[in-house]
Amino acid sequence: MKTIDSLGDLRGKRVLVRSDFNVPLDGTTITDDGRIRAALPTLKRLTDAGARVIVMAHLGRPKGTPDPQYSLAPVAARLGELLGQDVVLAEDLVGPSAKKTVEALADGQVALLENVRFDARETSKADAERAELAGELAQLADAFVSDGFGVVHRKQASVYDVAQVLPAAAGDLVLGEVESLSKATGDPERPYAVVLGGSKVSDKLGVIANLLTKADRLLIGGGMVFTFLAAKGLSVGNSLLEEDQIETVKGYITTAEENGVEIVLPVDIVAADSFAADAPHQVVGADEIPDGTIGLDIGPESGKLFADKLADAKTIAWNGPMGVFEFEAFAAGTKAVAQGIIEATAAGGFSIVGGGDSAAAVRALGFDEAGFSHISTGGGASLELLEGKELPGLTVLAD
Ligand SMILES: Nc1ncnc2c1ncn2[C@@H]1O[C@H](COP(=O)(O)OP(=O)(O)O)[C@@H](O)[C@H]1O
Ligand SMILES: O=C(OP(=O)(O)O)[C@H](O)COP(=O)(O)O
Repeated sequence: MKTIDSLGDLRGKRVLVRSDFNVPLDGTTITDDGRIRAALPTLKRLTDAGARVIVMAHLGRPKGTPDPQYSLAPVAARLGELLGQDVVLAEDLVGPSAKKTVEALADGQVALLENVRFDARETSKADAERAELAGELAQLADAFVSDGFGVVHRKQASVYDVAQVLPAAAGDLVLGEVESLSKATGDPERPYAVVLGGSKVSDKLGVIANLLTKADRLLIGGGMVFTFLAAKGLSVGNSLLEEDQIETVKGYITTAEENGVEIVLPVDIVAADSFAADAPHQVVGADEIPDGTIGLDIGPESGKLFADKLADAKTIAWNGPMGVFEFEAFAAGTKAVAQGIIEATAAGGFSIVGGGDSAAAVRALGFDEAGFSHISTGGGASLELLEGKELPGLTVLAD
């Protein structure tokens, strides 16, 4: 991949950087700033080189129109604190405020553009629409640095199309992530266990087809569980369910049997009366989730089972919390898996934790990050890399 060095002398140059600042928020408070910290080395390198740095990023999944709850204002404030300089937030992406903000930048200063997903062209499936936005972004800058590893699996204007119209390079975070993850992409040491959870169920179900040809064990937790249980004919109450994926999941279960891949499902579930921190809840068998309840964590027996299935693994990839760890009552499953992975790593295994929320969970639950071999800032991105896919945001940076 092209590196920042290939961009030549950057003093006085306007450098557009794509970062992944999709951080967890409680209102306007950032509850984990790991992704902002991970962006600092590249940003400091650029400011030290005298570049005028224009950062763009997304937050959440707004619907292609400005939505104050997804403003990057909290990120601009935190980034400024971490960089030790004011970071001005433009009020738009490519409009008058962005242009004015970029014009006002001095060498070594950093500005942030407002959420790229406030513009519907960013995520458009139509190439021409994304290219149009990329053209407008390109007018703001002289070069492009792609450093949002968590979004390199997205064929979006600020990730993919803009790299085709400006001199482009991979930032240090992207290069470091690809290097660390490459240890598990080629010929992973076996047993190879993949743990999947979280709430982006439809996105992440997609990676399973490929993983069934690579992994030895697939442990399913989090919101993923219920589509699997439904595929086995069980009822899941009001839990997260991708009804249109049930047939696909039945196919995965058959393929897993054919390929000798073990799919490990929870045997018990913490079922709650509502989605709330203080919701009344009970541990039930995975085959007896009461009508009207929501499964918000895997149960204690499942935590033990999962840790057991991880104990002898030599390669482990984990993406997605096992439950709603943000609420203490539903964090035990995630703790059990994190602990199991730490022990397998200490016993000589290679472990990768990927994803904004998974990495945040490791920190929030008090685990030592050094207990894992690599903590990736990307969940979907690291999984797609591990399944052997070509990621558009990386191929576009090829030398
Ligand atoms: N059973 C569940 N029901 C609903 N949400 C869940 C469940 N288990 C986990 N989650 C949620 O999944 C979210 C993280 O999902 P995701 O974005 O896919 O992970 P990551 O950011 O690590 O890739 C967390 O906020 C967590 O609360
Ligand atoms: O949080 C992210 O991905 P992750 O949850 O897979 O780690 C990235 O910022 C990508 O966000 P998206 O999945 O809305 O494109």
